[in-house]
Amino acid sequence: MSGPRPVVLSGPSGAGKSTLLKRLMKDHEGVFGFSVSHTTRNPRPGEEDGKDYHFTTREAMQEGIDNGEFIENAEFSGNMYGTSKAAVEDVRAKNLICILDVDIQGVKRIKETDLDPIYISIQPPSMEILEKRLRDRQTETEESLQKRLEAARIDMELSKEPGVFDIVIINDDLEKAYEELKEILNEVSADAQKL
Ligand SMILES: Nc1ncnc2c1ncn2[C@@H]1O[C@H](COP(=O)(O)OP(=O)(O)OP(=O)(O)O)[C@@H](O)[C@H]1O
Ligand SMILES: Nc1nc2c(ncn2[C@@H]2O[C@H](COP(=O)(O)O)[C@@H](O)[C@H]2O)c(=O)[nH]1
Repeated sequence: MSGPRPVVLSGPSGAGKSTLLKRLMKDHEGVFGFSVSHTTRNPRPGEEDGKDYHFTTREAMQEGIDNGEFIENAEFSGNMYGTSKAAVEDVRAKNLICILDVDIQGVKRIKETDLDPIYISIQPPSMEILEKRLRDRQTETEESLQKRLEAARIDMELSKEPGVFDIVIINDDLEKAYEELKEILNEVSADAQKL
């Protein structure tokens, strides 16, 4: 694929990916573009179809997967998630640096493609803090919260493996984590301008 290298943001649910991403997109309008994933989960209050996600059904999403429309897809906490080829192409057509927010399964699948992104993991300072953030967010049932915490334990182990991520950011103090992310992405966007 041509154009600037995309950026994959991953990390446990509740680590702070969306918080950091939304701020980044707002502060750097016209530089980064979000790859809008598909999901079968229900929208949360305030989430917009086509902006936060393409909210869809299992049947429609499976049909798209079977038709080869997805770069990657995964089952997470009882729902399907996936990155369509169109989601990435839409961002690239606007000449923006494409940012993808995917779980660890998505990271592994993207590594099998020719997308060649920079892989950044956003990690919480501890499981206890992660659980508190997820509970305080009030978006999960007890069942989905437990599934997310189980997935987080796996994610936190895998993210320590050498070579999985280019950069790991611990999101303890939000300001510090944001500065760290900005610094890394400034390098990416400076490289992109040289292209
Ligand atoms: N550094 C931080 N300190 C305290 N709270 C934080 C911090 N970063 C994020 N939060 C809060 O933690 C919660 C989870 O953050 P966020 O929704 O951004 O996580 P996420 O990684 O995008 O999760 P998911 O993968 O489930 O979408 C939010 O309520 C957010 O406001
Ligand atoms: N493999 C993929 N994972 C994705 C995608 N879009 C989001 N995600 C990940 O799902 C979980 C849960 O997200 P939530 O919005 O329900 O809290 C989180 O870890 C995301 O990173 C995708 O297209 N592919």
